[in-house]
Amino acid sequence: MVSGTPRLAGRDLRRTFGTGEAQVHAIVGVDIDVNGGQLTAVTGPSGSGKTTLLNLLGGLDRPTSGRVLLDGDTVLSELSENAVLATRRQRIGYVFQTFGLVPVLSATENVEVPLRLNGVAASERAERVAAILERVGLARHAKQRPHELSGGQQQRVGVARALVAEPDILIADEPTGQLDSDTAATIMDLIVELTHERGLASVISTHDPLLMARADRIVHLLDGAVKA
Ligand SMILES: Nc1ncnc2c1ncn2[C@@H]1O[C@H](COP(=O)(O)OP(=O)(O)OP(=O)(O)O)[C@@H](O)[C@H]1O
Repeated sequence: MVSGTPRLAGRDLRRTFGTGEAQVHAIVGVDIDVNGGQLTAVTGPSGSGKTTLLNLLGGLDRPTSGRVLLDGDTVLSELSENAVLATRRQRIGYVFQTFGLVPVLSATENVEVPLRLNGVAASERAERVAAILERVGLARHAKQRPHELSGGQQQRVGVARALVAEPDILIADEPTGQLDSDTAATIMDLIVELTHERGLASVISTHDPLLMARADRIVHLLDGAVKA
């Protein structure tokens, strides 16, 4: 990768849903750069296209036109399904608003899932899961299931799961949307710290002005376009 090239970028991204009168132009020509070691916050009113944009950048959806670039040269949005899946497993961690934890699994077992998918051996899995749970402050809660944890603790499990396979890109759609404001601030601080510590190219969406102020860059969306 040429230095100065954004690790993740969108170029003239457009995403249209539906056809005819039901057509919705959710994203209408967005350019965005996300650099390693930086947290970019995507903000905007409800329906402005934040989730749609994050799904495009994270390879969870494909643009109607335009491109998603990795390292300036790999066109994520034009790779085969299998290649997208492999790239997601190796390079991208996801954090969800509703945590997305498996209720019958302990914190440890939830965090272990991506390593199992990547075929990491049991002893190495145990080591890596313990280390990341320690880093997010949950070492003492490793055996607990989601319903035995607070919302903030559940989201810490979510962050640990997103990062255990050592991705270099983090996508977090409203990661604090279900949390009270103090807990939201601590989760946001954790995401900021990990972004800087691990050199992640991180993109989060948020409605909260206090949280967006902690980001390195802010992108305001309005009606699917970047507002100057
Ligand atoms: N699968 C879909 N089919 C049809 N329309 C969709 C689909 N996904 C999103 N949309 C529409 O695209 C627009 C942008 O939606 P999106 O969820 O990206 O906005 P958002 O900014 O994330 O909103 P919120 O803050 O409420 O989560 C909305 O008008 C939405 O109804």
